[in-house]
Formats: sequence, C-alpha cells, structure tokens
Amino acid sequence: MTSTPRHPSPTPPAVVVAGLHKHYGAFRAVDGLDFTVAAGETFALLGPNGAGKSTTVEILEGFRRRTSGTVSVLGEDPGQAGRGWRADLGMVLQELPEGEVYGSYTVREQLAQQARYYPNARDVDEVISAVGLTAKAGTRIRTLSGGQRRRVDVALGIIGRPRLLFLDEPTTGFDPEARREFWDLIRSLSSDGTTILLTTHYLDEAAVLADRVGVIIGGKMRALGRVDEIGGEAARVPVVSWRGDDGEHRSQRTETPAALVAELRTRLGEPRDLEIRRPTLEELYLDLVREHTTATKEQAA
Ligand SMILES: Nc1ncnc2c1ncn2[C@@H]1O[C@H](COP(=O)(O)OP(=O)(O)OP(=O)(O)O)[C@@H](O)[C@H]1O
Repeated sequence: MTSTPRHPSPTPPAVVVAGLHKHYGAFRAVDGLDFTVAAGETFALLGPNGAGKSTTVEILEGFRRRTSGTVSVLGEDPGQAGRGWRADLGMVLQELPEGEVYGSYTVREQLAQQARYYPNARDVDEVISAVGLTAKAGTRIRTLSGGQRRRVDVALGIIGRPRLLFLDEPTTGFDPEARREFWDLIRSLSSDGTTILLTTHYLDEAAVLADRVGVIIGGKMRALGRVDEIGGEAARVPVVSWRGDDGEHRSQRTETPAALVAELRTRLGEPRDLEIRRPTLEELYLDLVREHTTATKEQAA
C-alpha cells in the first residue's frame, strides 16, 4: 500500500548560520551570528561600515574561511561544496576597483561568455533587457558609466538562473530611477522563487524588498525580524513632526502624541506640516546603531 504523507516535509531553509565567528587575530569581525534564510525569502543584512556584513556573505559564498560555527547554504557547507553547488548561486559582489573586472568585452559578449558556465542559463538578451541595458548591449563595458557597469554586475549575477542570489550593496551608484527599476527586477526574481540575500545601506531598499532584515553591529546580530518588527517596543512609539516658527522641520518621539500636538497648538497655533506616524526603519536602525555604538565605547573605556 502506498501512502502520501499528510504533511509534506517543508522546504529546507536556503541558508542556516549558527554560532558563526570570524576572527582576525584578537579582532572579532563576526562574533557569534545565528540566522536562517527560508527558501524563496528575501533577507536583508543591514549594519554600519565594518559591521561584518560582507565577511559573513563571503563566508556563505565560500570565499572566506570561518573561524568557527556552522554554515549551510543550499544544504551544503560552503567551505567544502563543489562546482554543482556554485552553479546554483548568483553573486553580485561589492564594487571592484574600476577597470579591474572587464577586459574589452561588450555587455552581450561578457554575458554570453558567462552563460556558458551554467547548465540552465537565462537568455542573454532577456537579461540585458531586464537590467535596462538593451541600448548598450554592443558597448564595451569599460566605457559604461559606474551605474551602468553595476547593472552589468547584476546581469552577470542572474544569468545562471540562481536558486540563491547574493547581492552585496547592489544599487550603489544607481540613479533613483535605476534603483526603482532594479527593485522591480528583484521583485520579479523573488516571485519566480529565487532566494535573495541582500546587504544594503539604503534602508528604504531593505524596507521595500526584504521579507525580513537582520541588523549587524560589531559582528553581532542586534535585531532580526520582519521590517515591521524591528525596534520592538520602540517601533510602536509614534513620531510627531511639524515645521517650527523658524521654518525648520522638527520631530519628536512620544508615547503621548495627542498631548504634544495640544501643546504645539497652544504654542504655535496651527502647526505647519503636522504629521503623526510610525518611526521609519531608518529611524529605528539609527537608534540601534547609536545604542550599540555607545555601549561598545563605554565597555572599551
Ligand atoms: N583580511 C582582513 N584582515 C583584518 N581585518 C579585516 C579583514 N577583512 C575585513 N576585516 C575587518 O572586519 C570588519 C568587518 O568588515 P566587513 O567588510 O565585513 O564589513 P561590512 O559590514 O561589510 O562593511 P561595509 O558596509 O563598509 O561594506 C572590518 O572592521 C574590517 O576592517
């Protein structure tokens, strides 16, 4: 008799990180990270410069050895995995110094060359169109602008139809319109089932794209959750903002917004540009960075 399992086993996570450390001598660049990225999820790693984001991502990509901890990426240890595993990954690394990457290839030539490494590559011209470079397909890459070259990096990252795509600060140098086009591209990859691990300094980008975010500061995970969960209780304290008599924009976080508005009304009459809203991810993130940077300085003193 055959039987169908009543509950089909859930898809295993794309990434599992437990107790991850990376030390350089006495310096702990990554200091005990734990997180998972579910299959099909878009996960953003946030954190100030030097927080340990790229080090973590490079360990997951198999480019850097860890000091300790366990890491599984698409079911394998990146330190041991082979070429088949790598073919399922797409990578857009942090920007490399100008002129170091591409010889004299055109956009189309470079992509066609890269596509040959993958068993199930995407169509070259479709990818060129998806990153908005159709008009530049025959142009030599080194003559493109910085933002256009970054689009080539993204195209190279997705040409192999990866199951898991790493994007390390992908939109640095993009103009606002290009960033929005890029977000559409990421959303469409995500809706096709691609798992995405993104690092970014643009909090609006994380808020728009990510199902969950992790905030790394000083090599440790200081917050982890859905965008609307970050900041815990603090995230529920509203922000009142208005324009003062001097024309300056002001804002204040308060548990009693109605009382503050009443006080402003007495003081200013009808306050200009009055708004009561939830704090943005950027405000909550900056709170976290301040809190942990101060704590680290106090410990060091
Ligand atoms: N090879 C190395 N030797 C010593 N220290 C290193 C080495 N590589 C990185 N570091 C240090 O590890 C820390 C984490 O660096 P990492 O590049 O992971 O930060 P990041 O969060 O990606 O920063 P950014 O936002 O600036 O890209 C930094 O203080 C960096 O100087």
